[in-house]
Amino acid sequence: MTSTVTSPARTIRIGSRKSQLALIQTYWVQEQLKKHFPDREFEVQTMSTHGDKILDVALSKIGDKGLFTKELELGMLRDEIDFAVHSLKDLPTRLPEGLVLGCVTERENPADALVMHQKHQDKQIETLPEGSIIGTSSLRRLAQLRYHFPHLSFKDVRGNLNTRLAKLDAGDYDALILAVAGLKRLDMSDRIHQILPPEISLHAVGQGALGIECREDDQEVLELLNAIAHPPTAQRCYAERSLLRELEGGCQVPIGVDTQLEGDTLTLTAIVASVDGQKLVKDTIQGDSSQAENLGIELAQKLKQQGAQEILDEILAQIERE
Ligand SMILES: NCc1[nH]cc(CCC(=O)O)c1CC(=O)O
Repeated sequence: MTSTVTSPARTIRIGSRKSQLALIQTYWVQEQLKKHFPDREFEVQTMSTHGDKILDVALSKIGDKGLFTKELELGMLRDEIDFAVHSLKDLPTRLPEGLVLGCVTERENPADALVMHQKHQDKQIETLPEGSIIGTSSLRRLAQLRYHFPHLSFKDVRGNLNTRLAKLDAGDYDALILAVAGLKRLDMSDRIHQILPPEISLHAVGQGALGIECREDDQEVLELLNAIAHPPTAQRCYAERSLLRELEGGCQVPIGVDTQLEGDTLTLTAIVASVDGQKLVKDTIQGDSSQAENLGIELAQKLKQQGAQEILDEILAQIERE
């Protein structure tokens, strides 16, 4: 008699940053996979990333490309972990050779939120007094808010969410701008004072979605990830990421987006703004969602023709002078 020997299925090793938000997101992914594949083992391995270690430097000065992902990517290439869970907006648009965006999960509300100091509870961003200090470390938020509210002041803020909120409560800022998604996932929805509408702030590319990165040739992991993918979110995010890839040319630039998917029709709106809040170029494109990436590229080209190229060149020149 011949016996069939089946080797036990391998344990899937999930890589994560150590921050509270990263862990919540990673455990959520682990939970979803366990539900779909109750017979499989999924374990979490944490790593600190460069971006977690340098909390004293303004992100806009160093550029944030790959800052939160590099260590995890090395872990995958060295076969120490099988995939990594990222906030999609922290994942660079170009991935290292051998790695791919294996899946995009369903998006939380992608908007930005205003978190107000107690003393301004009766106000909105439109009614904050002149000189009020808004905490943000994002050039995108800074540029758009300066454009709409030139009477407000802006100050960099770093650290994890709890640190930032403590600085706000201590009176270092009148308000902070933070992602709705992060606050919700950390169970701090009660701190959301006002959700900024797209007319005031277009969100970051990929904001509110999780992106899972894995080895390109790992069919088994790709199949597992497929079970927790959310295709409508993915299509929106592919369009957003392709727009950003076409616009960025190697520097951190203030780009905001908004996408809507109705049936098969994808609508992508984007702005490119100058950091001083003086210039803002905005346009929209609509097409079939199967053409998501092409729509992103096309809109990027339209924006460049309308002045975005000058804004990008200026930012590059500025960075070279520093
Ligand atoms: N830039 C940091 C960052 N990366 C991901 C989130 C949470 C929101 C998300 O998942 O898009 C945040 C915080 C913020 O922007 O307020």
